[in-house]
Amino acid sequence: MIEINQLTFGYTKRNILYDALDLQLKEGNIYGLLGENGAGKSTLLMLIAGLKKPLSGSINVGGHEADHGSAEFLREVFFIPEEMTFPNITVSDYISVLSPFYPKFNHQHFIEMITEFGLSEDQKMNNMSYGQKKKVIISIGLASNTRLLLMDEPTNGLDIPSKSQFRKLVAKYMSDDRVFLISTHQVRDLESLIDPIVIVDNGKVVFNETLETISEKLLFTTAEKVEASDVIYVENGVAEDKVVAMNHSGEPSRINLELLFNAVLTEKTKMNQALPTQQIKY
Ligand SMILES: Nc1ncnc2c1ncn2[C@@H]1O[C@H](COP(=O)(O)OP(=O)(O)OP(=O)(O)O)[C@@H](O)[C@H]1O
Repeated sequence: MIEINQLTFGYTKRNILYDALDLQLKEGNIYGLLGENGAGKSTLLMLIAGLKKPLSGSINVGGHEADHGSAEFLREVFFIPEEMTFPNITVSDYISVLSPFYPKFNHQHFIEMITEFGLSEDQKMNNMSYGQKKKVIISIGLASNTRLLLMDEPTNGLDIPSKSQFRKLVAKYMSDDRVFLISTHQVRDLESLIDPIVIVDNGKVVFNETLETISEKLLFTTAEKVEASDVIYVENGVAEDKVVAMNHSGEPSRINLELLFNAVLTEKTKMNQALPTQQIKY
């Protein structure tokens, strides 16, 4: 549904951030977009949202090119940025202005969500805290029913109970015809929600795999529980050494996303061997 082909982009032509990047995202999935600081996660979300123009290559969302800005494209894409500015009006007035752009916007779902987050439509947007504004924009994004919902670090600024409400609402409003792409450093906030996992590094997608495959092919355990020859990546801990190892049994293993992320970026060749279906491109 989202096809990125040979995408090349840099903020300047001399400093290329993405070089011939390919990525496909399919409906019914909540993709987790991971990468180190400066890897280009926010930029990729902005490119897919049509807010930046590629130097070359294409980004196609449901048959519409992202950088053409057609009405058909815009009504199917909602982008929740990390930083937001709002007019000094009530939530209700803001919805009146915004919702006509999203024909499938569900007002009842929106009210349910902000109520769950402890907010009301009568509150002025500018009198809200950062976390409260975030809750409003997340609720708008989910209620918009766009086929593509892009979220940049959505759990930043949310308190602990709100993070679990966020997970619950995202799972509730995901559907077979929607794609959610969520960039995050807070992998623990999104554990058991994001699947597949996409990792960007050095201008490429270096990992794009489902949790099912990861847990079948890899073991996330401690050093003493596996043969040394099966170890792919070791992280020295205070009490014990955590490892990513080959999973020969095929029995699903509980995934540690932080360990996976570090293993992908540190042990490229071994990770490639362990996940042969995975095309890690360098
Ligand atoms: N407006 C801009 N002009 C020039 N360079 C930029 C601009 N915005 C971002 N960059 C650069 O592009 C690169 C990617 O930035 P981006 O914000 O997309 O990364 P990120 O993966 O989202 O980072 P973080 O995890 O720190 O939020 C960085 O090297 C950054 O310095």
